[in-house]
This record gives sequence, structure tokens and C-alpha cells, in this order.
Amino acid sequence: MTDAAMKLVVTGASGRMGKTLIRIINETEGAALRAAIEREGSDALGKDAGELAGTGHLGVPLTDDPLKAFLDADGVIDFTTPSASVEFAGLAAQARIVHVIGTTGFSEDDETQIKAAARHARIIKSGNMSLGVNLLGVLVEQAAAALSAKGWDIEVLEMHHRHKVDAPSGTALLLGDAAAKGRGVDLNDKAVKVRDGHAGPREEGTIGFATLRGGSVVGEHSVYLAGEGETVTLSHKATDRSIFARGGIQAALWGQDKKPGLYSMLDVLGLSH
Ligand SMILES: NC(=O)C1=CN([C@@H]2O[C@H](COP(=O)(O)OP(=O)(O)OC[C@H]3O[C@@H](n4cnc5c(N)ncnc54)[C@H](OP(=O)(O)O)[C@@H]3O)[C@@H](O)[C@H]2O)C=CC1
Ligand SMILES: O=C(O)C1=N[C@H](C(=O)O)C[C@H](O)C1
Repeated sequence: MTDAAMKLVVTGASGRMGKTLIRIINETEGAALRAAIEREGSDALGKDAGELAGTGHLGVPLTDDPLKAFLDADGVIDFTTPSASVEFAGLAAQARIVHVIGTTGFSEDDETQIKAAARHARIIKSGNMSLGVNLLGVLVEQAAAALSAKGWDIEVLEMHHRHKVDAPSGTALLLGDAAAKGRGVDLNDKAVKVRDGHAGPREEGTIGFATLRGGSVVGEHSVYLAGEGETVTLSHKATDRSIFARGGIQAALWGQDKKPGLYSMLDVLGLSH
């Protein structure tokens, strides 16, 4: 770690992604863990971040004072809950730092508040921080555009571990959005997220979602483009959370010299058009 290293805060530090981030930041040149935040009342407060993450003692105890931590840092990497991330976006704006948001499951109102915070913070937000999924999104957009003729139906299937609380996943929505973009439509007008009982035949032009939950599955996504007599399937399988952590850290480093604004992982990876 050098003096020039980007000083990072990890929120949700005792969560699945928080611990992965602490481990990967510790291995990343140019990044340094400055503080680790957990929610008020958490049993993890006061514990050492490195000991929690299994990397050995780092001398960074978990605290519940995000503003103090943000004012003394260059960036925050945040995989927590929608309400916490909205609060952190406001604090990142006050501290004028980079805010990487990996959290999923936001409401429209949450999204509006994050956009407002991006007037002062550099916010990079994505439902999936991995290179593979963001590349998949580009391919889905191309396939949906190429197969936009009548008769091709698009369905997104996802599976995650039993602890996941939001559905469809942020990645499934990202892929659905890419498909909608390829077709030149708005996903909000075309998404079918639930089918139950006598749902009737499939409505032409809709984009369907199906959700599976179970075991320890890190994240699996498939987009089906189903035509008459043939189906094209585009898939991604995550087997290790470190891909999300590496992407989150890459996003934070990328954001250092950017103007305030709301960016996506496509911007970070040079895949936006
Ligand atoms: N974009 C991407 O690439 C990825 C996104 N995710 C998303 O990241 C989020 C977190 O996932 P995961 O790590 O599996 O979930 P976890 O539940 O394991 O971790 C979330 C952590 O945030 C903590 N937390 C909740 N509220 C606050 C708060 N106000 N201040 C500080 N910490 C808080 C929780 O504490 P406690 O448990 O005590 O409430 C918990 O430790 C989810 O939305 C998930 O979908 C996950 C992987 C990749
Ligand atoms: O909750 C998770 O675990 C994951 N969440 C993200 C999502 O909602 O798509 C990304 C990844 O698939 C893991």
C-alpha cells in the first residue's frame, strides 16, 4: 500500500460482499481500506475488518459512523440495502467522494434520490459489477435488435442463493433492460414479472422474468430468445463473489478523476455507446 492509494470505505462490512471486498481491497495495488461500516446495533461493531474477512488483523475496527468515515476517504464501496444506499449517496454527496453502489432492489423513489445525490457525488451504480455480465448485456442488446422481427419471445431466468431478498435480481433487470433497448422499447412497459394460475397466452412483445432461489448459488442468468423452431440462449454463471468485488474496486478507481454524475459499469468498462 502506498500513500497515493485510494482511501476506501466498505459499507455492510460484515455481509457476504462486504467481507469479499475487504479481502480483495487488501490484495489490490492502488487501493487501501480506510474504514469499515456496519449498521447501528450490529454485533460486528468494534471487530477488526480483516479478522472478520479472514485476511488477518488490519487495524480497521467496524464503526457505525458513515459520515465521519466518508469525510476522511476518497471513495465508498457499498453493497448493503436500498434504504442504506440512498442514505450513503446523500453522505457521499456531502463528502464529495466516489460512491460505488452494488446494492439492488431499489424503488423508483430511491432511484430519484440517488440521481439527486449524483449532482455532487461521483456515483457508479450497476446491478452487476462483473465484466462478464456487462459484456452479456451488450450481446443481449445486439441479439434482441437482430431478432426484433415478430415471433421472437424474450425471457430472462435467474437463480441465486437462498438468502437473496430482492426479485427479479438486479442483473436480470439489467439484462431485460438491454433486451428492451435492443428492441427500442421501455422495459417498464413490457416486463412481466409474475405468472400464476390461468395467465393466458403470452402477450407479443413482452419480456418475461423467472426467479429461482436455493442453496449457495452465487448468481446464474440466462436470456432466452425463443422463435419458431429455434431458441438462442445467452448465459452467465458466477461461481465466486470476488468478480463483483474486483469490478466494484475498478469502478471506484475509475471514478477518482471523473466529474460528479451517475455512471454505470458500462462506462467503467468502455462498453457504453
Ligand atoms: N451489483 C453486484 O454486482 C452485486 C450486488 N449485490 C447486492 O448487494 C447487496 C448486498 O448483498 P450481500 O452482501 O449478499 O448481502 P448481506 O446481507 O450479506 O450484506 C449486507 C450487509 O449490509 C449491512 N447493512 C444493512 N443496513 C446497513 C446500514 N444502514 N449501514 C451499514 N450496513 C448495513 C447488513 O447488516 P445486517 O445483516 O446486520 O442487517 C449486512 O451486513 C444486495 O442488494 C445484493 O443484491 C450482491 C452481489 C453482487
Ligand atoms: O444478491 C446477490 O447475491 C447478487 N445480486 C446481484 C443481483 O441482484 O443481480 C448480482 C449478483 O447476481 C449476486
